[in-house]
Amino acid sequence: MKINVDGEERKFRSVWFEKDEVVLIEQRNLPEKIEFYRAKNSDDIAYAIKHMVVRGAPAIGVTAAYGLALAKIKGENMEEAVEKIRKTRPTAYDLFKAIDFMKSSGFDIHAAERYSQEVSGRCKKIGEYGNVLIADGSKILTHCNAGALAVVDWGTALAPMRYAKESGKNIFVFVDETRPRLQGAKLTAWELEQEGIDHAIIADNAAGYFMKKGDVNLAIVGADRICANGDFANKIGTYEKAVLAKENGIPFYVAAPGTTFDFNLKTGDEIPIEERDQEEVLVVNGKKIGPENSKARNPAFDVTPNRYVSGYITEYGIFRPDQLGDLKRKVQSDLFMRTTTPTA
Ligand SMILES: CSC[C@H]1O[C@H](OP(=O)(O)O)[C@H](O)[C@@H]1O
Repeated sequence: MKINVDGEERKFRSVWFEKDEVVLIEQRNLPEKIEFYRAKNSDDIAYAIKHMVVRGAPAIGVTAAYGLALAKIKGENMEEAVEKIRKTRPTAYDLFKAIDFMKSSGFDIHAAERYSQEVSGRCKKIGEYGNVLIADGSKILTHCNAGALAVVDWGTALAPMRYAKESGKNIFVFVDETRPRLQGAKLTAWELEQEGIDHAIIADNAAGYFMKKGDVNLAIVGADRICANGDFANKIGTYEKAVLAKENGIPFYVAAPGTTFDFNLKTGDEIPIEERDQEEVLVVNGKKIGPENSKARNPAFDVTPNRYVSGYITEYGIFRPDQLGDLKRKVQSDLFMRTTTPTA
């Protein structure tokens, strides 16, 4: 995938370091406009993560890594910069993994570049491994955006689909619109269109209809935090899609790099779930829906128990829930992963 940056065509990246700025694709304006947010300090970085200029667990981690390197270059108080970024969003584990990787690397820009390259390369492996799950003619359901915009270039859930397309398979993707922020309709659909991958945006409430009809034969989603037992947090609405997939005998896979696994947590009950501003639910395209005095609740994620998961597609291979002990051993013997064990 390519993007045009200031008139120059470049290989797609959701975030990069340029001169003394961290450059982010302004994801809130997609698909209408491809614009760029140029962060000049840790305040700009914290704003971008909190307000979802950049979103998606691994992309948040890479942004935090570059943001801390930028803060160091700008001579900021690093304790303050770390705390500012740490408290932006509580659920995605990659954020805390990246912060601790940068702390252990002295906030050096080369460490941030390495972190970004590692995440990108690992997600390419996810594509390679996940491709075996996809047949010619597969009809795949996905939720939210776990694509290049949510990582750096390959994506997680979308990586196997990219690999399948590149290996000549004809696939079709059902894209849950993913209320309230519509990451599916706006971001996943945009990525699939750029790649010429056939797809249809569906209302979140229509996924069960298509699964029951037999129109879906595989589901692949991303994750924000996966626990030691395989329970995982992902965008709100994932849980009900997983239950419906099991009900209809559809294989349901979670794609994520090792940086998303939090082996400190035994079960999903321990995952902190971000609740966002009610306006995200109440206002659509700038217009308030519902009665003037109605309130809204807006949990950004839900937790899916491991019993609904067929397998986890990672850079180490595909693991069933009962094989996560093997995965844990691989992650913990991986030098890049052993840098530190984040504390959040
Ligand atoms: C590849 S991680 C993508 C993951 O992050 C999204 O959440 P948000 O858009 O709020 O950052 C969603 O849960 C995706 O599955």
